[in-house]
Amino acid sequence: MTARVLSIAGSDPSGGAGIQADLKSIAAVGGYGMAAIAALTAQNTHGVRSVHVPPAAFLAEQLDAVADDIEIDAVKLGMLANAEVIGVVAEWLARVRPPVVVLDPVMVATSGDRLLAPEAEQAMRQLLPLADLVTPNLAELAVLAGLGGGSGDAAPPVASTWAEAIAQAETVSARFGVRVLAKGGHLGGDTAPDALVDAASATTVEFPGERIETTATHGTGCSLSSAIATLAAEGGADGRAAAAGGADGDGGNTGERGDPWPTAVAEARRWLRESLRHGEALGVGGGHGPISHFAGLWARGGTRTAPTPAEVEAEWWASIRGIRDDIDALPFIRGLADGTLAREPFLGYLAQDAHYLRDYARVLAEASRLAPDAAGQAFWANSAHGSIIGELELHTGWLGREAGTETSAPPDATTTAYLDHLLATAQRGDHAVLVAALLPCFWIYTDLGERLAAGGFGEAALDPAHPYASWLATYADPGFAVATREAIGFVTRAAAGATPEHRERMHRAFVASARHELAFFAAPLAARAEPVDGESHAAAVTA
Ligand SMILES: Nc1ncnc2c1ncn2[C@@H]1O[C@H](COP(=O)(O)OP(=O)(O)OP(=O)(O)O)[C@@H](O)[C@H]1O
Ligand SMILES: Cc1ncc(COP(=O)(O)O)c(N)n1
Repeated sequence: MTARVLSIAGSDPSGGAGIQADLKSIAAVGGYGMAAIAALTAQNTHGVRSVHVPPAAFLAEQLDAVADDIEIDAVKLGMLANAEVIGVVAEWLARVRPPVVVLDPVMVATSGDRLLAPEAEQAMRQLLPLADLVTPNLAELAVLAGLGGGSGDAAPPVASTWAEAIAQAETVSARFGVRVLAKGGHLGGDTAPDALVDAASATTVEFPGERIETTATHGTGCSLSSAIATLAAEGGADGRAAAAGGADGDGGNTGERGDPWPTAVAEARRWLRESLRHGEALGVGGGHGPISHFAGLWARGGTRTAPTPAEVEAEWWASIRGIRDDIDALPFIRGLADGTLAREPFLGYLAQDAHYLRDYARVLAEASRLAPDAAGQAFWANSAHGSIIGELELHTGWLGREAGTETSAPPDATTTAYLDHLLATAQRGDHAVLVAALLPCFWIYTDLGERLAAGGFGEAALDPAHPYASWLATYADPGFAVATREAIGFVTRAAAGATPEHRERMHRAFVASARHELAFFAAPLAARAEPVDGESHAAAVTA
């Protein structure tokens, strides 16, 4: 499932924090990101210059526009700027009740600039019970711990030890019935631990971690909370189900699949830490730069596009255009089409074809053995069967009737080279590369057969009295065309799903086989022509 995640937060035009960081984070961990902008900042990696808060009523319109149309799997709350905005968001959440709500109670930026009006801190009390998880940094945690039942409660000092931070998180969790992720990013020292505290189930899950030496920490809190919201939704967290069946007293999210929250936090932290390590390499800004949200994806090939099977088909067919044109121009093909081809080279060709089909069948059987699924296994086995039948028919038909020296000739150098290519490819054991090597035999023959039968090489090929009419009919056989379409489908689907490197190896095997096809069609007359007039067809053979 792709989680549809809505961020309600502030804009950071430098792209490292706020809405911009949220959308990147949601996408980086596999979600579909949406964003309703609650406030705009003028900021960069050095700090916030000013803040503009559009009318809260307009935020309400944004939220309704999204909710009226789109099923929202998770909401992440970031910079909400003031009490009026918080009120609008609280009212909307209470009405819409998204399954997952993660609240990053943004109050003060890393740079020290205020992002929430001080008088709005009390308004956070409305939001906390509507959230499934709140992710304060140490300063924000102290503020939340000071939001008591009555007014005028003083906030405790900002925690200076990890034990104090966890104690404050327990207070907040118990008082507001919300999970708390206490973050140790601001503690100092060599470690950057986080802890997931849930008073309802009396559990605290610690996430230890070495501090990463980097200046690129702008927007870590925004990024982490968005990633957790996305992963929690994908992991099946559902605060709404918890509320509905809430009597179980564990917050409701410990279903059969286990509690998705620790899993989501652990995965989000792994992603965040990889992104933190690559932040400085982005070279963005002279202050605290952003993390590199897509570093892991880029490192693992995520920036490359994948072609569709249809695109692979068009590209591969075009890539052997020159080889196909050379085949069309061969005297053997021309003579076959107009019936002027002498019987001897034709029978010599068929004898080689019989040798070819016997081993081709063996290689097809190997493709069946290596196939990743039953459909492929059946198709290639069936093709192996068809290839053997084809060979046997040559012996009972053309070659049986015309027994002579040519028909009993051993495999020549061209046939041997083609088969060695196929047998070696089979031996390497890569199914996708192997079927790419097997494809030209299907594709080029079907294409030739259909064009011969349609008069593409002249009307003579359509004459029932054509000397090789029965042979021409074999290759124009509709059953063979169907098999060829299936083979193209198997190969191009495998190529579309392969890595670029793997696809390239498949393509090379495909082109190599196409060259062997050309040599195979050229060989009967090349061998014959030399002693007669000394003219060499070597160019065609090696083209
Ligand atoms: N240098 C670091 N090395 C490893 N992890 C870090 C580092 N700095 C922050 N983190 C992690 O980043 C996340 C955000 O933590 P932090 O305490 O900085 O929150 P924050 O102040 O809300 O973030 P922000 O920088 O967006 O304001 C936490 O998981 C924290 O452990
Ligand atoms: C719009 C917006 N939202 C949140 C933050 C907090 O992020 P940080 O503390 O890393 O500056 C920010 N700077 N800007």
